[in-house]
Amino acid sequence: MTLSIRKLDKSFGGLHVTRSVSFDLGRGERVALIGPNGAGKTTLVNLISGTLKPGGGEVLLEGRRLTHLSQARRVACGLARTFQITTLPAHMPVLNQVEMAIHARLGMAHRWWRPFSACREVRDEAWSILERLALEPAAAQAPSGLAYGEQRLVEMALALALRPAVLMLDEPMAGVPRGEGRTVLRALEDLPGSLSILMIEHDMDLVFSFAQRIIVLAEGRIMAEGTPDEIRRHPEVRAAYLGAKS
Ligand SMILES: Nc1ncnc2c1ncn2[C@@H]1O[C@H](COP(=O)(O)OP(=O)(O)OP(=O)(O)O)[C@@H](O)[C@H]1O
Repeated sequence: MTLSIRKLDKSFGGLHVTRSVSFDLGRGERVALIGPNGAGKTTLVNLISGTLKPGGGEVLLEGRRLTHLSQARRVACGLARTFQITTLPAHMPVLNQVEMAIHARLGMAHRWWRPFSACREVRDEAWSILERLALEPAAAQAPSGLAYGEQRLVEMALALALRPAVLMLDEPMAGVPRGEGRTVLRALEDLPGSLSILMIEHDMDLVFSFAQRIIVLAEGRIMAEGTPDEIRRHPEVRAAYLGAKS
């Protein structure tokens, strides 16, 4: 397994938000994490990425224990994420932001050691990431001038620049207007096949078309786990969450 979550637990004061959550994510697997508001989805991703410290449990990547590592060290190990809310520097051109992320991955030494060839390599890599996400027309623009759907794609570009083994996407469709949804979906479908993806999303059309496996979280616990068909038919999930959407 690429990513293994073992009995993760988290409380905020008296509020028990994550209750002994365990699951695995295989190489190249697409998994969606769904559940009602307040179910603990973002908290779980924060525990996996290292934004929050768990009360108990373990996070392993390729068998390596990450639980004690900082968020930055986890990124260096291959665990990247995007956020629910756009957090991009508003005024720096998109191409430069992607280049900066690549430099960060390579480390500053790379920059000083071979400044010219390294910069060309970095620029080429940045362009290839923008091409993959059909963002070349936005390369010279700052995120503040882009449509919201494109801003979400820039966040994905920055995450891809870190060459992760696992990418966690926190609501990639949040705030994206209907007309731009297809662009984001196409970009998600075009992500490298070897990349393992854990996606939190409320848009059930996206979840059921994108995910190979769905994990349903309710009150901090895994209520159900299965293929999209299994989840669609699951009586408790239908009653508690999917309702008429199924
Ligand atoms: N830092 C915090 N301090 C105290 N309570 C928190 C904190 N972060 C989250 N919570 C609480 O934990 C619970 C789970 O929140 P979380 O954001 O993980 O849910 P979610 O499933 O991601 O919800 P949504 O779908 O609305 O984003 C909520 O009751 C929330 O108020």
